[in-house]
Amino acid sequence: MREKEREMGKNEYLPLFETRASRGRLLFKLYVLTIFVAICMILVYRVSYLPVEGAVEIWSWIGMFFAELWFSFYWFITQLVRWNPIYRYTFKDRLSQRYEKDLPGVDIFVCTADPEIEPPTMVINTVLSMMAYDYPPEKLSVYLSDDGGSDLTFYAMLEASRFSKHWLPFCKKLKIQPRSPEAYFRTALEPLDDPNKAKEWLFVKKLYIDMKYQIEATTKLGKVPEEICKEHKGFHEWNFISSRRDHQTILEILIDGTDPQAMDNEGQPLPTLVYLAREKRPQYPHNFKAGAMNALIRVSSRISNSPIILNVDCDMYSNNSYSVRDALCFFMDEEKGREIGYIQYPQAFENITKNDIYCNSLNIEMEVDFPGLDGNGGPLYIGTGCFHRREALCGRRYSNENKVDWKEVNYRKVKESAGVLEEVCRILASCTYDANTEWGKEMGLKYGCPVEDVITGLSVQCKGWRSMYFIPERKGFLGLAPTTLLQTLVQHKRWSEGDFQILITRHSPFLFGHKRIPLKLQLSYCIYLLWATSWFAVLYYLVVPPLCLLRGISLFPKV
Ligand SMILES: O=c1ccn([C@@H]2O[C@H](COP(=O)(O)OP(=O)(O)O[C@H]3O[C@H](CO)[C@@H](O)[C@H](O)[C@H]3O)[C@@H](O)[C@H]2O)c(=O)[nH]1
Ligand SMILES: [Mn+2]
Repeated sequence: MREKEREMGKNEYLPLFETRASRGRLLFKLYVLTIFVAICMILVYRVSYLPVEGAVEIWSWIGMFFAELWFSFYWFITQLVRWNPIYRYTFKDRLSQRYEKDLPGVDIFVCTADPEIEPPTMVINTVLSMMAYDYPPEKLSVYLSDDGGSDLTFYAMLEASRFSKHWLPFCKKLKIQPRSPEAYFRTALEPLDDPNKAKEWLFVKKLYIDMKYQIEATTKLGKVPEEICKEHKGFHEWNFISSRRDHQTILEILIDGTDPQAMDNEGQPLPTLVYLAREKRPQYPHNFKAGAMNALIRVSSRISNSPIILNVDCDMYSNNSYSVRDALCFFMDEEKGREIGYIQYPQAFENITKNDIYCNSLNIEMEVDFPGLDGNGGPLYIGTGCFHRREALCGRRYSNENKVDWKEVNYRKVKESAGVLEEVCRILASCTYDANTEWGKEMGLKYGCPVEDVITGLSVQCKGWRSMYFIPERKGFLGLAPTTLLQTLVQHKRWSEGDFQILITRHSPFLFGHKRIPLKLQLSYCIYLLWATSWFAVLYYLVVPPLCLLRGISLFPKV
């Protein structure tokens, strides 16, 4: 109401995004109420019909009671999360009208770790889809962190940097979606209406297929041929490398966006493109993805230092070229934007099998739980498809005093040439740089937790920042989910372990978050943090009732 009045009265504040509560909640709440009554009745039944004789009978009955008590508690947490979901909508046209000239720089971090599990062709498809965002290219910088330290990945990146000169103008001219060449050409049909267009289409497609073939052949070979190595000085670095766990920093600015000669084949500027394999030594902990991300934060702070950072896994390409603009509608909103620390997008997958037997699609989490978490105070940070405010990720506390002047933050302080920058940045990515500093503790992503993302997001929220969840109409990012039982188990073991670790350490939402985030958000976190602890109740319920059935002991009411 107040907002409406202001809008009409002064006609100056039109928000860049709006929030709507989900409709039809009354029905849902009534439904929850009926389940609540049923649960109470089960518990009453357990207490009032406790068997009087037979130790096995009594103890199995008591076990059932505790398992059901646990399930009831978990059910309560789940309903709390789902009680008031909210949805966000953006106004990109208003963003362009007001800020087109002052749009801030955006740094995009892509992480990869193993050229065998994460093939170079997949990695560069993700990178290309990020470079092709519908956004002023001179304001985009894409960084690839290669923890695999692989010359195959480096070679693929070099090829991608060349191909991007054709790919980017092609995407923009034909306004295509998605902008991962592999995903696009897999389904797209040649445009038949205009022969010129068709010619270009076929040309770019052939370029892509040739590049893909070359990269795949090299990957199969396992090493980059001599004659290709001569093409770029970067390959020399691999002359000194014996193992992927023991090597110096390799940093190459493949495209320097500030260089006036870095142009696509239509004379438009290109985004900056950086390859980084941080230094690794066996005697120093590398801290997995968190270590990689922190090295990227430091290196990018010297090269582009954009106030907004997007982080994706290398198996998650951009499926929607407007995601950056959508995210900025939140950060740049004059009224509510200042307090936003990060914007999380849903994780969606393109390789879900028909029956999804291992339940990897995460649909319930992404479509039901996360809008609810947003309503309760802010979604978790889940490692990919997330836009961060650099200062929040670097550990700064929220303060409403200093307003951001987007013109000011756009000013690039660095004027060094690419060569000088590469030298300086090598030190920032060295394996000793973090030691005895706040990196991994108060700054950047936190070390020592298998789910570095969740614990980092919680810490950002505890420092006063708000997080928001945004489901765009067209999916923002598409990735690969585990496909085998083994992969699924490994992933779930890591998630459960990491989440449980957060619960019982001093970083738990109840200790760390006490008085810093709302109580309902602290409780909402438990929907995931308590995942592992359900094992007892679940196992009990699976094993004991069938055994009792065999012995003729009845645990349920007779009908
Ligand atoms: O030492 C490492 C290990 C992993 N990664 C990268 O981290 C990402 C995620 O690793 P992955 O093994 O694929 O884990 P998932 O279980 O698929 O990842 C989910 O869960 C992780 C932990 O919560 C999050 O970090 C991820 O973003 C999220 O997609 C990938 O891009 C890896 O290349 C590194 O950069 N360095
Ligand atoms: Mn993954």
